[in-house]
Amino acid sequence: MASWEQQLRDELAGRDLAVASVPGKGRGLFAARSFFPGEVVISQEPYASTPNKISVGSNCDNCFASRNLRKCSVCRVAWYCGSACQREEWKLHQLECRAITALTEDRKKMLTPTIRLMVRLVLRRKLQDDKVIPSSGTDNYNLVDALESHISEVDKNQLVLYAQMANLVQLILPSFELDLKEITHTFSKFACNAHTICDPELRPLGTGLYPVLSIINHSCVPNAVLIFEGRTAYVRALQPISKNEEVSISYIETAATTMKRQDDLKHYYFTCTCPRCVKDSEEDTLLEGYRCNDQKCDGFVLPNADNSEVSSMYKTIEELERKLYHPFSITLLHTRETLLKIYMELQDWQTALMLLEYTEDALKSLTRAADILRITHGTKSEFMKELLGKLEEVRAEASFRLSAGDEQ
Ligand SMILES: C[S@@+](CC[C@H](N)C(=O)[O-])C[C@H]1O[C@@H](n2cnc3c(N)ncnc32)[C@H](O)[C@@H]1O
Repeated sequence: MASWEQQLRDELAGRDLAVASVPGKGRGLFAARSFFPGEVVISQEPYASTPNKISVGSNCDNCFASRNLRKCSVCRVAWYCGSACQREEWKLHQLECRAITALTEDRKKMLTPTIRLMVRLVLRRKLQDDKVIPSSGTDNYNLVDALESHISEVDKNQLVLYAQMANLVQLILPSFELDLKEITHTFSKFACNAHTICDPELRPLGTGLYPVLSIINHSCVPNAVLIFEGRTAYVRALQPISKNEEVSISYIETAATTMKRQDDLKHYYFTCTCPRCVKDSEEDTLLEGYRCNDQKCDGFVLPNADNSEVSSMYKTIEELERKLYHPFSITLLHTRETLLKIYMELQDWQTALMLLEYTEDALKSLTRAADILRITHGTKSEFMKELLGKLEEVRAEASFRLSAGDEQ
């Protein structure tokens, strides 16, 4: 019998696609013929998926529809939009339902979407191993096993958390002898491979693991896009993709500066070297820059480049907003906060202090906030001790100002 890799290659060849290694990127998905813009390059059902909201019933577990939902009367966790969806999910849910029903109410609360995704993945693997449900070249556990995990780069605390989550999965599925190391590893795979399932307006509905689509690498100038219909994922060409060209999608919001995009990509453990990331920052200036104050100048100023220029612009905005808004307006508050940060970055303490001119008002608000927090947090926590200390400092500052004012 052909290996799972050969089966994958054969099935992908039938869809005019191929897998190949890309230097510095691991595997990648390639077009074996040209695709035109709008054409579906590949679609896939998830190996495992779960709606984001568990127990509340926001989406059908099977098709992710949000109407006519009824909860499973036994476990009261799964939701379906009708008997057809319930039937389709039954082989998997039957096992899940049994496991959930056996849980205490407290343990049920630990069933977060990520834990549930793992439980469903374990159950699906078992059903395929036992041949209760079919598997294929593009739908089998070996594909999950082959996913990138970056386990050696994962932060120690994160690893401890994954290990605790693996223990929890074992508690939920006591009749399974789970390899906890493998489950820990798979949680790490979720972090860089699972996709957020969105509705057409890009509102997140749930999470799914699509092991073939996960072979597609990222670019900030992608030639394809990932969209969902229900929980079925479709990769559509955004522009003509030629034969032998690598298919790419964006893992992140592309309408952002290079710095922001690189930051968003950090949890995938690579530095993007796409054409947008390597060329100069002209586009970044357009996305986040301010026009120069000098009307004759066509240049832009980046918020973190020359803060003195930016501070004078924010000051103008604040003056206008003070005329337009109520003194307690949240918009005015945000502008003042930004302005304060800029003055502090410039170490212009004098002007920063002038922004905080209403010390007595601040003192009143802080005292009220502390009264509330005393009730919600008690008085013994480090946070409260620090807050009450700060309050004392502000009181001293206010009385010093008052007495200085009296003397003048
Ligand atoms: C969803 S997987 C993509 C498939 C992956 N290359 C593989 O071999 O399974 C995401 C991982 O692929 C790699 N990757 C994706 N896009 C990349 C890029 N543009 N440059 C370098 N590595 C990339 C990173 O290791 C990332 O964590």
